[in-house]
Amino acid sequence: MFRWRDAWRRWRNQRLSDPAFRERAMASWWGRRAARRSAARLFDVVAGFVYSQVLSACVELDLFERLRGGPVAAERLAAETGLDPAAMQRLLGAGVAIGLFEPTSDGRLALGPLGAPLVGNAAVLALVRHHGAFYADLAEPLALLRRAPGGGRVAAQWPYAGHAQPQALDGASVSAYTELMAASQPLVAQLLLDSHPFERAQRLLDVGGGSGRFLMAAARRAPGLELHLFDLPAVVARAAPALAAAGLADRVRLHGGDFLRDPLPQGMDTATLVRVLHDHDDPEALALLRRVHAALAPGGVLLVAEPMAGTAGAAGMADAYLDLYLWAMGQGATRSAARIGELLAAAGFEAVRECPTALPLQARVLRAHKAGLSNNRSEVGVKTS
Ligand SMILES: CC(C)=CCC/C(C)=C/CC/C(C)=C/C=C/C(C)=C/C=C/C=C(C)/C=C/C=C(C)/C=C/C=C(C)/C=C/CC(C)(C)O
Ligand SMILES: C[S@@+](CC[C@H](N)C(=O)[O-])C[C@H]1O[C@@H](n2cnc3c(N)ncnc32)[C@H](O)[C@@H]1O
Repeated sequence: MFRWRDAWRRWRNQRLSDPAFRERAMASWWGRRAARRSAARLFDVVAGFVYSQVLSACVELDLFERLRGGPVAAERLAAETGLDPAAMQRLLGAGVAIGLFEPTSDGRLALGPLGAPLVGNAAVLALVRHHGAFYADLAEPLALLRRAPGGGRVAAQWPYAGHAQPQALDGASVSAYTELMAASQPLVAQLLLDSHPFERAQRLLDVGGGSGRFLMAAARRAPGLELHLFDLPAVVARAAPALAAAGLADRVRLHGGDFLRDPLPQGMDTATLVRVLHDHDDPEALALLRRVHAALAPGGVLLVAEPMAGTAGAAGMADAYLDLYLWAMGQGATRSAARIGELLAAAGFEAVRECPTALPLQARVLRAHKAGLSNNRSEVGVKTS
């Protein structure tokens, strides 16, 4: 079958990859305009690592917090952080160029349009701080890709990946990733809670729910909801004091174990998998979905929330960043909504729908039902395929 898109791509690539065409194009005003745009986009790809490291240095020096109250002179920032004034000027100049800062009319530094949203944004700041491990693994990208997935610094941060007995992990092994997930959970919790009417549910099980941050947010949203947390024993042990501090010790029941082998609490009308499914290769992901299906009451609903491949306008997140991240971690992959839908159907779920979220880059949500009667069924949402 003749496909216009393929024909257009062939024609375009023949021209763009021809140095003589590029030279001729630069002679016309429209060609120069297209070349400038294309060069700028390509340069951002070339220099992406530099931009990330500029951001990382600014986060380490706490520059966004330091500018929260208003513009500050570069010399003062240098004195406060102990950085040489010339080095600080270099860093701030780079930050201005990528939108983190802006110079004021009197020559001081203010937050820029991309720096201002980082103020008080503990979630993104924690993820940026954690990037050292990922970028260390990516310093030699072909070495990373040529060896079997995992084996580097990212993998060391996620000890359950590739572990034969993850339920035996101790507190020290799970603390760093559990803290990171807790700090970044607000990015996702709000999106999920806004995408589905949790206040209509009665018993909610968060599978792989970390230290319970999502359940804390769900408890605030739906005061009548009974809450259950399932995670590895060492993770659940970390959840207990956090839940007690939030006044939820009596409301959240804790279940420690391996969700691929140990019994899940039965009879829930709602279950959630938040940033969990993409951690696992297909056989384990399918086994997990089957186990959640078996644990749900008839008519129960499962919500899968994570970044998904093929997200329009946000392909960089799931398809470039997170998929490579999971390779470095040693298992799992990002999947499209359609592929997750196939796994859900293979696990016995029906009526799979996407519930739109405000920031699909951060998380999309798929809702799926177990057959049977329930008052939990809602027709909100759109089909995934
Ligand atoms: C006032 C004027 C002039 C105009 C106003 C215009 C206006 C209304 C603007 C909007 C302002 C606004 C609301 C800004 C919002 C900005 C937001 C929401 C920014 C969000 C950024 C999110 C980022 C950068 C997210 C990054 C996420 C990362 C890096 C995630 C990493 C995840 C990892 C490593 C997960 C690991 C878990 C594993 C192992 C995969 O399971
Ligand atoms: C990426 S974290 C997501 C945590 C949380 N849902 C969130 O979004 O913040 C994945 C979680 O799955 C848990 N997990 C991984 N493998 C597990 C297993 N076999 N059994 C139980 N929990 C597991 C981890 O301990 C971790 O808390």
